[in-house]
Formats: sequence, structure tokens, C-alpha cells
Amino acid sequence: MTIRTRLREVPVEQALGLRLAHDLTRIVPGSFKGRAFVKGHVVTEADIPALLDIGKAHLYVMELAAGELHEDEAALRMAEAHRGERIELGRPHEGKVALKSSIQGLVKIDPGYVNEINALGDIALATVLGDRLVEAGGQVAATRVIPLVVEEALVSRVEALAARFRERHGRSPIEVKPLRPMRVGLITTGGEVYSGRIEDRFGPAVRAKLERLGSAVAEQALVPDDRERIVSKIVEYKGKEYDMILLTGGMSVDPDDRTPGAIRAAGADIVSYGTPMLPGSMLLMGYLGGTPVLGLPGCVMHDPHTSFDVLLPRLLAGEEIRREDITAMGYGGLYGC
Ligand SMILES: Nc1nc2c(c(=O)[nH]1)N[C@H]1C(S)=C(S)[C@@H](COP(=O)(O)OP(=O)(O)OC[C@H]3O[C@@H](n4cnc5c(N)ncnc54)[C@H](O)[C@@H]3O)O[C@H]1N2
Ligand code: MOO
Repeated sequence: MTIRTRLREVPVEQALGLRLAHDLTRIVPGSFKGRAFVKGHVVTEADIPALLDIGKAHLYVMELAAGELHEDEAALRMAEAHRGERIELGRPHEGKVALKSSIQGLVKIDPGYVNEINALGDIALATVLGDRLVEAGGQVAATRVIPLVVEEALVSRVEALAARFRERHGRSPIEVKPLRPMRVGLITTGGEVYSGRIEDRFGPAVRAKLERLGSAVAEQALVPDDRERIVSKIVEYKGKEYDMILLTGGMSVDPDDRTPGAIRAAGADIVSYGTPMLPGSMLLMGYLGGTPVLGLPGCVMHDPHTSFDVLLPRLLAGEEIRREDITAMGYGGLYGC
């Protein structure tokens, strides 16, 4: 298809009084990247040296044809098509529109869908990874078309695919789920902590991770590396109807590592013991009568981004973690430890 919009090139020295057809970008490595001139700006005498400095020897005069869209409008329509719950749109900027989260929450984006859109060509739908935490105001995606002018039919195809996604999944292609405040029962295992040989450092670390996401430790117990003592604490916390039960320490291969066996013995269904992510490979994910029960290995106390930090926002968003969710964590899951 050929574009019918007329783009006339005008030498910059003859562009006085001309309205710019698109934003113009200036980049200075290490200090600046952004708009030097905004679409619609009327060129003045004083602008000419600055335009030459950013390499613009010519400017476009545009007469947009019917059925064709300027890059800004195309980007805006694509962003509108994808926008779901708790997503705000930025204004077109250098032909790009940002989709930002209005809350701290869990980003939902389907990778197959993003690939399908980008396979149309002449389009950039760039997103963050789905099922991850986003902070309020954080950008989760951006839309742009590659040429300055595109056929409206291309954008209509994007809109149709977005509408089909909504029909099939009952939600928009890009949305953010809110996190629910949860009350957590925390069981800290380890003879060295129970006996007072060393100070508990795991409790404060887990508290901080929960509180940052709006949840809290309702109660913490210190227990020795004794399977029966751990089991009875799990059963007690289940009875107290905490939203989640977390156990720390004793998750690896030593004889004193009793925590996975205790979680099993308490009757939990084990989704996975072992998570293909580093740090956090010794994490156990299970459910006890619908309550998430997690065994957290030592690294959760030490590292800021572990398998626990990937799963926690999903759990707080009320998602059920299945085995395939865990197995999928290996690809891109090496953060080093
Ligand atoms: N030979 C192997 N070694 C290790 C493996 C393995 O598979 N084979 N796994 C590694 C991974 S991964 C992790 S993570 C760590 C820790 O695993 P654990 O969860 O069993 O941790 P512990 O052995 O109970 O403790 C390790 C370390 O952390 C201190 N700790 C534990 N809880 C507390 C607390 N509440 N407050 C302060 N400090 C605590 C504990 O004293 C130990 O120093 O194992 C790797 N090794
Ligand atoms: O579970 Mo360890 O947790 O990978 O460092």
C-alpha cells in the first residue's frame, strides 16, 4: 500500500513560519535525550541554528490524506486499544505513547499477544514482563508506529486484535491488578535463632518485603529445628486463618533442615519444592486448605530480588500459583547468588 499523504521537504533556511509536522529529538550522550521541538511549533529565525545543530537540514510540510494517520494519533489509538484497568495514558511524545500504572500492583500482559501485535510490522508495542510488580506511576508499555504516517487500516487491525483478546479473556491486553493487604503468620526455624545464639535477621527482612507491598506479619514464632514443633505451629496458624503462612530457614540439604518435611507433614499440597531461579532455588510453594504456605530459603533474608519477591506480588494479587508458573521462572531467572 502506498501512502498518499504528501510530505514536502523544505530546506530549513526557508522554513520560517512553518508548522512542524512532528516532534524533533535532540540527543547528547550522557546528558540529554528528549524533544528539542514540539509538533506544531512555528519555526522562527532564532530556531534555525538549533535545528541545524540537531542535524535537520530539511523539514517536512505535511498534508495528511484521508484514511491515513499521523504517528501521534496512531500511537494514541493503539494505546487506547490496549489500555485496561488501572492504566493511564501519557501524551504523545516523539511519536510514542506511554501506558502507566495508576497504582502499585501486578502487571498482566500476555507475551503471545504482544508478539502477535508486533508481527503486524511497522508497529512497536514494547512492554515490561508480565506478572511482575509495578509501582504507582511506573511505565508498563509504550506504543509507536515506525513510519511518520501509516494507513488507518493498520491501526484498525491492532484494535480488532485487542477487541478479540478482550472477548476471549474477559480483560484488556494490558492491565494492573491491585494487591490485597494480607495478614501473614511467620514461623522462623533454626536452633541458633531459637536458642538466642544469634539475633533473628529473617523476621525483619520478611516484614520489610511485606510492608512495602501493603501487607504485614500478624504474628511471628521462633521454633527449633524439630519437625513436630514446626508442624504444630503451621496447624496453629492455619487455625488462626492467616491469609498466608511463611516459614524461614532449614530449606536446604543439612540434617537440621526440617522445614520442607514439616510443611508436607502438616498436610500441605506441595506445588513445588525447588524453584528454577537463583537466588531462591530452595523455595517451597504449597497450599494448606487453600492458604498459601511457603518455605523461604536463607537467601530471601539476604538478597533483594529472589523467587519469593517474584511470587509475592502474584500471591497478594490473589493469584493461585501452579506448577507451570514455577517451572517458567527459570528462563530469565538467573540474578546471580
Ligand atoms: N550443599 C548445598 N549447600 C547449599 C544448598 C544446596 O542445595 N546444597 N543450597 C543453598 C541455598 S540455595 C541456600 S538459600 C542456603 C540456605 O538454605 P537454608 O534455607 O537451609 O538456610 P539455613 O541452613 O537454615 O541457614 C543458612 C544461614 O542463614 C542463617 N539464618 C537462617 N535463619 C536465620 C534467621 N532467622 N536469622 C538470622 N540468620 C539466619 C543461618 O544461621 C545460616 O548462617 O543454603 C545453600 N547451601
Ligand atoms: O534458595 Mo538459595 O535460595 O537459591 O540462594
